[in-house]
Amino acid sequence: MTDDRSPLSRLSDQRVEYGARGEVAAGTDPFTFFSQWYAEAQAEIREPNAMLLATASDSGPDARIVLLKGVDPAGFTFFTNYTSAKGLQIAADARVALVLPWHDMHRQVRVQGIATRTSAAVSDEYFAARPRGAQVGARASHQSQPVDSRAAMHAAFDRVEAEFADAEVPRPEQWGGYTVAPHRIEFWQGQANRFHDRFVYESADRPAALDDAAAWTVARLDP
Ligand SMILES: Cc1cc2nc3c(=O)[nH]c(=O)nc-3n(C[C@H](O)[C@H](O)[C@H](O)COP(=O)(O)O)c2cc1C
Ligand SMILES: Cc1ncc(COP(=O)(O)O)c(CN)c1O
Repeated sequence: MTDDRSPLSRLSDQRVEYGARGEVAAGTDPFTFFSQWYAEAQAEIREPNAMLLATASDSGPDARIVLLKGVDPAGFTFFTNYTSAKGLQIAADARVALVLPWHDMHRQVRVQGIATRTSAAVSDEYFAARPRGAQVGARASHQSQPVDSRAAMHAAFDRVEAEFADAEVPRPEQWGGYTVAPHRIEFWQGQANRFHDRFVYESADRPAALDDAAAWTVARLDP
C-alpha cells in the first residue's frame, strides 16, 4: 500500500482536461500534416524529436525513446547501434511503431512502418556531424551489453580517445541509421470530454511516400 503522502497515491485523481486548441481537420497529405504539426511542436515542446520506438520480435514487444533526426517523404530516420537490443529486434522483424508524445500540446502522432538501414553514406554524414564526445562514446559502447562498472566505461572511452587523439573519430560500422517507411500514420488531438480528434492515413499496408496524396486514404476515428 502507498500512504497518502506518497507521490504514487491518488494517481486516479490526476486529470488534465484537453480541448483548448480547437478542432482539427484532415485534408492534406500526411507529409504536409506532419510538417505543420512538427513546426508547432518545435515552438512549444522542449525535445519534440524524442519519440518512442516500439519493436516486435520473437522475444516479445519492446520499446524505448530515440531521437528523430530526419523526416522526408520516404520516412522517419533515427540513429543507433545496430547490435543493440533494438538493432537485433529490427533485424529479426523490421515492423516497428513510433509515437511522438507531445503531451503539452495534447497531441500525439503514431506511425507504423518498416525500418530499413540508411546507406553508409547517410550514416557517415550524420555521425561526422555529432559532437566528438558522442562519437567517442558511440565507439566505446557495446550498447545494451552488460558492463562491469562506470570505471570500465570510462576506461573504454579513454582508450578510444587515445586511439584517435589527433584524428577524426570514424563511424563504427555497427552504428548507423534506420528510416521507418510508414504505411499508417495517425494524428491525435485531445479534445474536451475525452472526445478527441483522430485522423488516420493508411496506404494499403504498403509503405508509401508521405507526400503522395493519392497513395493514402484518410479516416476519422472515434476517440
Ligand atoms: C530522450 C532520449 C533520447 C534517446 N535517443 C536515443 C537515440 O537517438 N539513439 C539511441 O540509440 N538511443 C537513444 N536513447 C537511449 C534509448 O532509449 C535506449 O536506452 C538505448 O538505445 C538502448 O535501447 P535498446 O537496449 O532497446 O537497444 C535515448 C533516450 C532518451 C531518454
Ligand atoms: C545512446 C544514444 N545514442 C544516440 C543518441 C542520439 O543523440 P545525438 O543527438 O547525439 O545523435 C542518444 C540521445 N540521447 C543516445 O542516448
